[in-house]
Amino acid sequence: MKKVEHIGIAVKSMDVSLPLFEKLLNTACYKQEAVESEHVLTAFFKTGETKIELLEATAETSAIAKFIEKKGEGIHHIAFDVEDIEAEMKRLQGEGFVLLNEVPKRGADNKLVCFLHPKNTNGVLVELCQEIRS
Ligand SMILES: CC[C@@H](C(=O)O)C(=O)SCCNC(=O)CCNC(=O)[C@H](O)C(C)(C)COP(=O)(O)OP(=O)(O)OC[C@H]1O[C@@H](n2cnc3c(N)ncnc32)[C@H](O)[C@@H]1OP(=O)(O)O
Ligand SMILES: [Co+2]
Repeated sequence: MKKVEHIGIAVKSMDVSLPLFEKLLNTACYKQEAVESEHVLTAFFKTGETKIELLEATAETSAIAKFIEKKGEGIHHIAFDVEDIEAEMKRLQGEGFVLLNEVPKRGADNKLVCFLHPKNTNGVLVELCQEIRS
């Protein structure tokens, strides 16, 4: 794993949280993107080598809606940048971790992603990210 690619933060309202994080980080959001498959709206901020990803649910079935209902707003996941996501998924499966998707899926900001179940990672939802190279 090369670095922490982003930290995902679940928010109730992007309209409220986007300007708040712009003030907090003293930097403008560089990208907003809806990811229909995850039922989320995302907003990204660069913070040095890593990023902050705000996530607002766009449907009640979204993982973000369920998370906020149970735990409230806050840190939802940590994403790690990997060179070869399929090789990393295979390695982690071999180590006994539970993958939440069998094949990499399209994430936000030009990434292929895969999640690991938090029950096997000390309660931390982990995302693997590989940049899509064209
Ligand atoms: C925009 C795309 C992408 C990117 O490019 O960056 C994203 O970041 S998308 C982010 C949103 N998508 C996901 O989170 C997908 C992966 N998540 C899941 O598949 C599910 O959320 C889950 C982790 C399998 C949980 O779903 P489910 O079992 O249906 O929900 P429960 O509410 O019943 O939770 C079960 C259990 O897990 C605990 N939990 C849930 N979410 C988290 C979390 N983020 N961090 C830590 N723990 C989490 C939850 O509290 C339950 O625990 P117990 O109550 O102890 O059973
Ligand atoms: Co993410």
